[in-house]
Amino acid sequence: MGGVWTQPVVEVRGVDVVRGTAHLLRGVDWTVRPDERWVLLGPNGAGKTTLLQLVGAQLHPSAGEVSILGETLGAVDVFELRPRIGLTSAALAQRIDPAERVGDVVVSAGYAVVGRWREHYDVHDLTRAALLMQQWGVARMAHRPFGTLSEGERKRTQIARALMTDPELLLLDEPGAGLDLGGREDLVARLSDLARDSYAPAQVLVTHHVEEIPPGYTHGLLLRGGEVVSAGPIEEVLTAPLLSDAFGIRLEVQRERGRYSARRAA
Ligand SMILES: Nc1ncnc2c1ncn2[C@@H]1O[C@H](COP(=O)(O)OP(=O)(O)OP(=O)(O)O)[C@@H](O)[C@H]1O
Repeated sequence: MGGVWTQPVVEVRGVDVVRGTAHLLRGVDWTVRPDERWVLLGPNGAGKTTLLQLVGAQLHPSAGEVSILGETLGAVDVFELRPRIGLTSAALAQRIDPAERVGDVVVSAGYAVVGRWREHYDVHDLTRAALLMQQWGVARMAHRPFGTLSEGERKRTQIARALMTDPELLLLDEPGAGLDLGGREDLVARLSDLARDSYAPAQVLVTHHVEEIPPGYTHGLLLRGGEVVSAGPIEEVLTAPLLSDAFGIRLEVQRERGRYSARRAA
């Protein structure tokens, strides 16, 4: 797996993020390589979104160093870096105009920031957008306003948009949130295909639920109170003792055909 880029995609060294007296992240070390697919897990308030924002070049560390795609935060123009990173999150989704057509939501990513409007797109971009909408099951609704889509369709549209710029790093903040069972299973299957695609970018997915981890994800990072509980190959990290530690509750964990489930230990 992996493309021409063999250096780490992300390097986080000794990072703190501090707001007032609160440590959102403390002493975080983390390396992501191009062929890796990471799941970030942890309870509410653990710092998952903060860590994702750091590696999405949306936030600077208070201390320590963050390198993304070979560039160090603080020494690079983030506006040049951001198009190389695909990001989906509820916060970004809220910034999409509900009246904008799905096809435009996807293709406009190629023309930079959210909401930037353009009358004409290149044929190459339109072809790529059509292909991505096909892959993510939203081609049928290309002409519909984004606001009329179901939550699952919106999530898939956002992922197609995030992939539009052919990013080297894809960051997915809780893509399964708010989906019904069918929607979740459909998304997990599509994300699993993407995880196993050797031409796909490095991927980082934030979730609260081990059931949402797509088969093919290779690594896990557990956060609790802004600190890393464990990070490494997924089968070494998603164990009952480590998950229990991260969530502060005694858990049983099962893995069957690449899917995880967890519940309170008897
Ligand atoms: N500006 C701020 N000042 C103080 N505390 C903050 C600030 N921003 C975020 N926090 C706190 O930092 C902690 C980490 O937040 P973050 O959103 O990264 O957690 P999370 O793991 O993504 O949580 P969730 O699972 O609930 O989305 C939370 O306790 C949050 O309340």
